[in-house]
Amino acid sequence: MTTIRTRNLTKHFGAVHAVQGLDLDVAEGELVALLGPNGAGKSTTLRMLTTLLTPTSGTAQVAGYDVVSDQAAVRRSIGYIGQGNGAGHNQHGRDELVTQGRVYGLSRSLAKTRADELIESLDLAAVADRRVSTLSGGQRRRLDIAMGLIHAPGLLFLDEPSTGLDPQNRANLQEHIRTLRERYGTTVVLTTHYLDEADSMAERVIVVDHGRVIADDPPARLKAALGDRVTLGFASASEATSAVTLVGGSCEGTHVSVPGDDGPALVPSLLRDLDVAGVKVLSATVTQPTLDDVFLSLTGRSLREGASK
Ligand SMILES: Nc1ncnc2c1ncn2[C@@H]1O[C@H](COP(=O)(O)OP(=O)(O)OP(=O)(O)O)[C@@H](O)[C@H]1O
Repeated sequence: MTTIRTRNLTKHFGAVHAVQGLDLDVAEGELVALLGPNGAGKSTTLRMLTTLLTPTSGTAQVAGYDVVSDQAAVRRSIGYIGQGNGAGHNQHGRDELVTQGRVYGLSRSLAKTRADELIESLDLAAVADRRVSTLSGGQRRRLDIAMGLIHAPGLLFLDEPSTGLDPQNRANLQEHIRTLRERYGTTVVLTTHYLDEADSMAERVIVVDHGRVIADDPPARLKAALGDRVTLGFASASEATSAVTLVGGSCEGTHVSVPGDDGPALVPSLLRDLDVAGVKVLSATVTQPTLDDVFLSLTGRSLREGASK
């Protein structure tokens, strides 16, 4: 069943066309990653879906409710972890979590149980009894995440959840999200700059650039569309040139690059053909495409370059 549906969803800030005609369908239980460089429109999309921003035009339904005419119902149905800090300053971390659970209508005992689970899984034990104002940036980030998860929402929006976390805490967070999905079948929409995170967690990656969707597919399919590349090394440029006439591909100095659907399976046949022709291969490496290569092939720029603009 579709739990998020947008049609021609658009947001302009004056002359800035932040989101341009987004059509998005997310099924219940899916984990979808929005990937794109800074300024692509990811946060704006999330902020419209969570009712924090009103669309300029177009429609969006979340959990069956319209994000403009049914804001309260949308908010009750979702959890949202934005980029800023949500926790107050003077409360202790654990109290803040329990209070947040109570705001969402949990009983005190359930709020406490959930708070304890989150403190454990997000490695907050050492800081749960400290005042929020004394926590480090990464600790506050984890507390914010715990606050967004306390009511175990069926639909969870995470805006760059991993930014500011160290690798261990990124792994903890990913594990927690996996558990949530297994236990509650939670639908998750997240934005990320981490290609590996989108690759390993998301069933579907939606690549956004300049407010438009430029690709929408499972990560494996996006990468498979590009194919692999086998790079062969030779002792001289002339040997590399002869290799190209035998096996195809393109030559750069002493190296030849040959595209193929299945790089590892291609290597033995390339080596055999070149051996038969008496051309000695010094090295062979297989490169499989990353999501950054997908972005590069779609836009002519790297996500990293886009991020620095
Ligand atoms: N409140 C606002 N007023 C004016 N312009 C805005 C506002 N919010 C966002 N923008 C602009 O809209 C565009 C999209 O921004 P958005 O934050 O959605 O991008 P993003 O993909 O989430 O980027 P990032 O990866 O940096 O979070 C940018 O050009 C941004 O400067």
